Amino acid sequence: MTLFGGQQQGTVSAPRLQPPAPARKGGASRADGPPSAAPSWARSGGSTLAPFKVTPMIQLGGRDGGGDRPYMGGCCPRCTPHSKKAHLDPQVMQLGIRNLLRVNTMDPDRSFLVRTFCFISHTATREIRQPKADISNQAVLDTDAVQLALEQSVEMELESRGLTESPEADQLVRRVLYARAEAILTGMRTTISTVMLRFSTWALLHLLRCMLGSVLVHKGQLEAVKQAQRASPGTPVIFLPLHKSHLDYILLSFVCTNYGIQAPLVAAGDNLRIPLFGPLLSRLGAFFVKRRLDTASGRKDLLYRAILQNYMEVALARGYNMEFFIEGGRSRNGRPRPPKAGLLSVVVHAFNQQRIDDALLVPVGVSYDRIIDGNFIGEQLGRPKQGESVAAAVRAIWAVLRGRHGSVRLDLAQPFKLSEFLSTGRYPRPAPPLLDSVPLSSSPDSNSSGSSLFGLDQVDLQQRSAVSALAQHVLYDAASCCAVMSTQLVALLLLHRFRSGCTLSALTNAFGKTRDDLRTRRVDVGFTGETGDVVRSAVSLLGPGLVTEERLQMSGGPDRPPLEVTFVRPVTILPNVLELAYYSHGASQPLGVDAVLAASLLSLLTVDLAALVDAGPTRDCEVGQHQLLTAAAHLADLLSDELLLAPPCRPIEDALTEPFNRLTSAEVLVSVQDKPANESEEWASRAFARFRDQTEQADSESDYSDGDTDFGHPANETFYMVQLTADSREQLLFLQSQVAPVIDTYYITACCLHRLVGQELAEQDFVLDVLYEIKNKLMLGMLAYGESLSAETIRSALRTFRRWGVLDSFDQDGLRLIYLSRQYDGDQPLGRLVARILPFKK
Ligand SMILES: CCCCCCCCCCCCCCCC(=O)SCCNC(=O)CCNC(=O)[C@H](O)C(C)(C)COP(=O)(O)OP(=O)(O)OC[C@H]1O[C@@H](n2cnc3c(N)ncnc32)[C@H](O)[C@@H]1OP(=O)(O)O
Repeated sequence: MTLFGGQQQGTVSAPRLQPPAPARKGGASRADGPPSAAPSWARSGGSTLAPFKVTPMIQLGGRDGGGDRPYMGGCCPRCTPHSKKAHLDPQVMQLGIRNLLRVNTMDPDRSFLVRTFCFISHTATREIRQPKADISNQAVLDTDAVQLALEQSVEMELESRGLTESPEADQLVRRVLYARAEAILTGMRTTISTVMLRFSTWALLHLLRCMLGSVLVHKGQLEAVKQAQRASPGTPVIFLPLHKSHLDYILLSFVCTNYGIQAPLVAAGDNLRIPLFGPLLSRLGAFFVKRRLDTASGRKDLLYRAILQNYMEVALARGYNMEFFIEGGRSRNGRPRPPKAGLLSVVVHAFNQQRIDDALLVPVGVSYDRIIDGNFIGEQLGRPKQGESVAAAVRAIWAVLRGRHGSVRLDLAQPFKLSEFLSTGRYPRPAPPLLDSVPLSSSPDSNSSGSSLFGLDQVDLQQRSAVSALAQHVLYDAASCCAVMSTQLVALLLLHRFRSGCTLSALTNAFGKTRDDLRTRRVDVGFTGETGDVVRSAVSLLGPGLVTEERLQMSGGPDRPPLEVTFVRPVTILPNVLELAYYSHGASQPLGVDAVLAASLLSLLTVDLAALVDAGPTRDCEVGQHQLLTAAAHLADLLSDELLLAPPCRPIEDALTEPFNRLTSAEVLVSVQDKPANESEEWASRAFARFRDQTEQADSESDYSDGDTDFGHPANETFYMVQLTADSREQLLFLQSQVAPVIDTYYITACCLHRLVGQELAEQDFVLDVLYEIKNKLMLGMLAYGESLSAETIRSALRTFRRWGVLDSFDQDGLRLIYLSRQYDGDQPLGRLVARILPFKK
């Protein structure tokens, strides 16, 4: 059995995607041969329309489309066991993957007209419905909460102008504020039209085929949503996708209209309300929200909050489905961003106030072979975000239509009931505080809304914590149900296994093994076909800016002609490496906990790994189970604002046991107890003595040590010897190097904190300082990974330090200012913080 790649104890090995290709004569791998035609999935989006029957989706065919692929996205067995049981029909799980762009017209029974106008006929027969009840301005303005907010705003306005005694002023302010309320609502509300949805479905069938190879969905996942809705008629469905591209919402609505699911109203940032596009998006279901609810001075906009909350509540009560992007913006580095819970809190509030009976929550993952709307390299390097404009939008659409973007896979996680999540409430680990939100531990703040956007009641910390946990859970569920795309896997392997390049056949081999490994973890992939073809296609999709290809002549041995091989190399110079890392992050998500454990294990080993290879179980290299798991839990806590490692209901210690067991069953860790009794006792006592010595030595060497990095042993510690083969060593390094760039960024950020001693700085200036420091260190060769240069990761580090109580912040004139908390405002305590990270920096 191979480390992580083969069959695990207690798990059934999933069948291979494809029967293995027949062995070729001559020894040269197919992967090194001349490029063949694109794989089947890449061709499938072509316009080969069969002449007859119109079927919206056809199975990809063979076992790839069938039930032997892992079914991803099952809801949480701890928080929503009932939803899990009720909505997971084994037959539905067997339904296969469909390409929505394939409209099959091969049915000879269809009329000539249907065959000729197959796309029109296809869209005309879709069931596209929206609730009959329109949402008028009056329905929202008349709600008690909006009336209350109006009254409050009038009072505040009069007070601020010192006109409380004047009835004329009162009338005037009232009229002005009422007009403002109407204007807010008119700008916010959707003008969704089923005619426009139908027309767009038709247009998209044409447009998407120009730019994408396929749009893949799991029919079982769509069926699960429909079944859940049938079981609870009238319950709104809330789609909560990860946000990677502007195509996300287009595709989700497109999937819904194609599959007879009511298309949702989508919360769109009001920066998208630009001429031409704004009204179009509104007709397609967008309702516009301010991206920052409150004014730059930090004053609460009560009227706006009340209108947004009540608009959404009225829409939900009238049976509209809804969609919002829980991250609040597109991912900058390919990893999920911290969740924003404002809109989610409205749904929870609507349920708690019995405006709706329940809601079905559906986390959604979207995976792209090639991201279509550009990369965020500029922002990663600290440049400000570009605003939206008509010209930029037209330019982007033009570029998109001309480009090749491979496939997209959309995964809808299993729907779960909000009522069940809130009543089971199994989230013992307090969720990490959300970006920009009130820390959970803070005392009730009179300036904070009670239980949702607009609430004048007492802050309910319990409820805020429930909403935060829900947001964190949804984010984790959506990230866990993302299929891994071929480009992501190739990027991961090139950056972390073959950083200095390899032959195409070596890459193909590793690709196949890692894909099989993912399948044993029940992670599906967004491609199918012969592995060599898939890898070649992925390399070409990534393009020469990210992966270079070279044909090399290699000696074929005595009396043999030279062999021609293709050598591929990742482009690791800046800024290209940031884009390659973006893709690799999509594939590294399922390996996150393993990577943390591998990095912790390597941090505890003091011998050279190369010396361990094939040396058999060696007594020079033992670790204690508790010691290793404690170190890994520390590292997981450090990185938990950047990496999604476990849902909020699952203690990290529990999540770490799976990768630990993988290490033991692959015999990388061999229990000392498995040795003959007398031998194992001797080993255990020697190992314990050695680690005690090491720890004492480390303590005496470090001025900073405050015990945080002493991953010591309990009395009943179980010891393991580390035993490596070339393969398992490679695998450990592969995993460790996935977190190494993040650890480097955290480390440098911690080192730069001394600049805050005795002063506050604008967060964005501090981030620029750290970027500058990292750039210098990279130029001097003191850091190994260009990917460490990431503004997003620096911000994650700052969030972690805020969570640990090292930093604090406040907003002033639209700027966030950061400063050191009292107990860390000095070089000594900051040194201790650095020492907490240092052991993991290899
Ligand atoms: C057929 C084919 C068709 C195809 C064609 C379809 C096209 C169809 C339409 C296109 C559509 C485009 C779509 C674009 C995609 C975007 O534009 S993405 C950007 C817009 N969307 C989002 O941001 C959604 C998620 N964001 C949120 O929920 C944010 O919270 C908000 C509401 C935007 C506000 O953000 P913020 O001002 O930064 O404030 P935040 O710290 O989040 O908190 C605000 C309040 O929320 C509440 N809150 C926050 N956390 C909590 C909590 N844990 N518990 C309770 N309350 C909480 C509190 O009241 C808080 O205020 P305080 O009491 O703290 O003062």
